[in-house]
Amino acid sequence: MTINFDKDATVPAAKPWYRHLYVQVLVAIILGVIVGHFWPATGEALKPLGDGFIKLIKMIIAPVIFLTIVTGIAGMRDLRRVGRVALKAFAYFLFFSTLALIVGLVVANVVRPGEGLNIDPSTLDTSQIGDYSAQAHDTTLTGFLLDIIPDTFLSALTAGHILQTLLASILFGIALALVGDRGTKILDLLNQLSLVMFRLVAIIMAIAPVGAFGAMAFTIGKYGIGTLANLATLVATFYATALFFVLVVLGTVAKLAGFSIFRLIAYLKAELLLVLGTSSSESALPSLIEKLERAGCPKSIVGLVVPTGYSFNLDGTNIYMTLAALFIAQATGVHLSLGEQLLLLSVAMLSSKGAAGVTGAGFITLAATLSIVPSVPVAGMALILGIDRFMSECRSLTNFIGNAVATVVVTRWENALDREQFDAALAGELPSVDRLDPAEIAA
Ligand SMILES: O=C(O)C[C@H](O)C(=O)O
Repeated sequence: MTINFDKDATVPAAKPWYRHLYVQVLVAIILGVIVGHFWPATGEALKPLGDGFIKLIKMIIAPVIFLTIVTGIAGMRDLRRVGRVALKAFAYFLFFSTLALIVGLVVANVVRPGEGLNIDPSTLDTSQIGDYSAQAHDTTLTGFLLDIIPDTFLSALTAGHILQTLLASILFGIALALVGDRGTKILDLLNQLSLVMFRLVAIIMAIAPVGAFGAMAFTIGKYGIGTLANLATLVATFYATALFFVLVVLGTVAKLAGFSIFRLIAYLKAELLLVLGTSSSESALPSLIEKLERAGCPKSIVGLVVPTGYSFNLDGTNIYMTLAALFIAQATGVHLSLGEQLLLLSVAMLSSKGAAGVTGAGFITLAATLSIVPSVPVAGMALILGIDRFMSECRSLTNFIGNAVATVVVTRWENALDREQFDAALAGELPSVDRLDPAEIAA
């Protein structure tokens, strides 16, 4: 069964401006900043609103990934194509995530945001860094690979580990495809379940403004805009580099693939605002899957590329890792030779894979990297802990855009993009999946 978008259907009547999700999320973020700034204690107390929303999203991530991948692969039935898409996606991820690490490294060497701070690491309060280092996952290749295999098939759907969910879903999808016609009933059932799940995504997204409001009020209430001033050069350098990466690097890739990054960003504006509010790219993962499908990318490709990209293609996290590591080295007066910088880069290439799209994940990954690279003092991370939430906003936004671009590019590379549907969706002319009448869903 495929979802049949009727391209000739009349465009739904325009909604009043205040009913657009992006307007609601934007207003919520502004209100959150105001509350957090003027009433910090209230702002901090609103944390459960953001946390609750993220929990709701996390609740549906595994079923959304499972259903998208299984129906995508089993519906396609061409297993060679699954392998080809995976290869293309990994080639893309490897190239662009390494490029992001290199961009961070080069910018840190040119701008030198930590120079002149002359900080003695032994004077820093490192009491909280231990918590983060302890959370850092196993960074050996074998440990990483073994970690992708779930304990049980069911735990792959309940443990909240995206790569485990992905592995179980791909295997199940392949098995269902191999069963052929005898599996049609199960495939139909999973397709129906998919519709229910995306309706659930729409229901949860309706309260996204509440989550964004609570998370923003907490961020500003707890950390205060003032904390940014102390490390203004680092923060500004990171934001400018990420902007350069998105507009110039990804913008060029998008252009080569035949689409405009600005139009894609405009299409995903509600999700981007939500990511900004919650500083978690995962908060918009289910919605990204739905929107890319609606924009003419086949489920089989969206289902494979988006969740894998959330672990292997974190452009924002990668730029941050090399930039922040060099900042710490510069601030603490450690000179890193080219060889040491290359060692840092190669460790980061591995440790950044498997980072998560939740707030603070990039900080933990940096802790893991620095604990392996002996030349940069891990204690220096205490310097940037206070501003991490603001760095996290930029990491998550860049990660999110990076994965949206990756999916459309891989789809184009496969010659699988429904161009008419893509243009219509980006122009706001297609009804959303959940608003389709059942009669429009073709068996
Ligand atoms: O959400 C993400 O993609 C990254 C995260 O916000 C982080 O803090 O590293």
